[in-house]
Amino acid sequence: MTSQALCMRASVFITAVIISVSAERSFSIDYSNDCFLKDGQYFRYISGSVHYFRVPRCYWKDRLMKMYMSGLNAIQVYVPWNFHEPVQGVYSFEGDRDLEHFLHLANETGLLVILRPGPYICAEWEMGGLPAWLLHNPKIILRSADSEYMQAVGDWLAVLLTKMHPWLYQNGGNIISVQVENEYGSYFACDHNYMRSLRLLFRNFLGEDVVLFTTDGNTDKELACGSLQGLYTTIDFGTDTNISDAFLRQRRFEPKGPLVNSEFYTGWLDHWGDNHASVDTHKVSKMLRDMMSMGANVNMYMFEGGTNFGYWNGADHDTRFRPVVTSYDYDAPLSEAGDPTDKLLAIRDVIKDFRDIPVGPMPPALPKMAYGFVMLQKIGNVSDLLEILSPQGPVKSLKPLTFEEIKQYYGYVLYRTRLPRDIPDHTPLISPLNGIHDRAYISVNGVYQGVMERDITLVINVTGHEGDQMDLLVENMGRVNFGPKINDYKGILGNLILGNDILSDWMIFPLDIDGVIASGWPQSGWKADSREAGDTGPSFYFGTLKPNGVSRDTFIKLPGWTKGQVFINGVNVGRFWPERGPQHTLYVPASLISATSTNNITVLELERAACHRRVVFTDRPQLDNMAV
Ligand SMILES: CCCCNC(=S)N1C[C@H](O)[C@@H](O)[C@@H](O)[C@H]1CO
Repeated sequence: MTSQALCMRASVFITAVIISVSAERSFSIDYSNDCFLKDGQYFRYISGSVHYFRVPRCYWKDRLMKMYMSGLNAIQVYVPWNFHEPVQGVYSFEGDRDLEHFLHLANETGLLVILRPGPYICAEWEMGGLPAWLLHNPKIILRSADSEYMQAVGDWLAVLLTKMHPWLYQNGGNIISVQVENEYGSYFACDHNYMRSLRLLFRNFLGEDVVLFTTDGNTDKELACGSLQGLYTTIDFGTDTNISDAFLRQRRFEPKGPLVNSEFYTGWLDHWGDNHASVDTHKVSKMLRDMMSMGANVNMYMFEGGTNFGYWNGADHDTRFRPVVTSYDYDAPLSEAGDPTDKLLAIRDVIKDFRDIPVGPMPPALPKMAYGFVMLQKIGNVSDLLEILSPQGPVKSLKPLTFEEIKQYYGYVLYRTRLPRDIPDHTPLISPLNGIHDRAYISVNGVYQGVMERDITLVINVTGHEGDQMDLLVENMGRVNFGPKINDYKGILGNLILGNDILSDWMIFPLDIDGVIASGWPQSGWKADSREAGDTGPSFYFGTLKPNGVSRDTFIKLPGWTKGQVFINGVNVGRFWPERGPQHTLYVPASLISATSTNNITVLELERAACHRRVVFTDRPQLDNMAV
């Protein structure tokens, strides 16, 4: 055979290989047949939302396996910007933030990924995923073409999307589509230039052949403001919706292409003070069957909810500020602790009528341990521990400064001033601008006076003498994550008035509670507060859970306590508020419990401690109105 013939044959072979390889990896929209194509073949996804940032890394594989065994072929994942860029220009993708490891686990489990990088994600997450340092400029217009906002967005997406590019399905990864923004049509700005700028950024970093889409609620206005040419329009709705009407609405924006419900609500979120939200299993399974019978692509929001550890919960603000609870159980098919529920089994029974589901048993619920009671002892009042909690000392200011102004974004700040005159009678302390964001715990000379609360308690009566020290410990309960008030400044906004005086000459103490406790305090140098000081006002309590040779998932319950924060072996597991409910236990994953060493339990109680000073580790969760 001549060399030319050999070359021809080789080039034909190489071309065939290239075509076959490139033909093997493609994901696109087939507008002629109203469907997705994966590798040129018809593809319909049945997906579930899971948030890696709400599940400990050691449990990612467990949750993904259960989702795969439920019959899903894809998962939907948000990426919270503030979780990965806590300080502007400083990025974190390790440990519980290792997004690429999560994608790898999904890939090895056989799950495709629908990525939702925002930059805004909503999700009942602090400020909808936007970093609070954006608020340095009070004039910034979030989620708009505002130049300062877009500069920060561009810097962030350059880091994130560059990491995601190799993970696209056509590049050998498992990401089949990427959402731009999140329900933008629900936001007042309706700034199409913003969405055009995002489209350009996503195309620059991800290329021309990735499927980019938007998701909006089921109204014409939302879809009109949230959709954009070049981004496939999808819709979201729950069990209280007429499916045909909803998909007809989607068709008005996408006359051809696949039907997609990007958020089919399997449950719902809980605010402090609500009853635990739940959605009927039969309604969910029947509506899922109806949508699948129509050939629709469905993502179930949530399939695994998880937990708002630390200070990460968001808030809603309709008629008033409504912070979301620590549990993101969501009444989802997998419980907060990853336990398969009857809802999951019902969903699997539907899916198996439309696709082959994996053979084999559903991985069972992980074992739980009731470790029993732990006695706590008082360490001291927050006001008396400032040398430890605020080592760099206070910021001094004539007027109160916000958390953002002193560059502390989460948790608690202590505001201290002195009474300008004798006030023998109860005198009103007022926040005229409803400026307590969000709760203030007030003491005068160490005597607890009570609480002021955003939108609820704007006035409190205090007494004291001229020169007495007045402390307000102010709590950030989580920034608004939905609607026009996401630029949610925290701390004391504006001045406070006591009687006829504007209070001034403030000392403002940033508190590094998490850093101090994570460093081992109070165990090192720990001593009980032997004074007969009352059990009221912001105080720390400490106790130890003796190891019993077993490390298991558990739930801590604080009956008789009021409101505060729990730290287990230095890790902030979240907020408790049994006085308000509906959540009465906090999920403690086994990874936080030592089987062999003494476990340190630190409780920050903000109002009134339980007289018995006991907490209890139980083997089941308690969310009011939840069958346990
Ligand atoms: C009470 C208002 C809730 C607004 N959020 C809505 S509609 N949702 C849509 C939003 O896209 C998603 O991130 C979640 O926030 C979900 C509720 O779980």
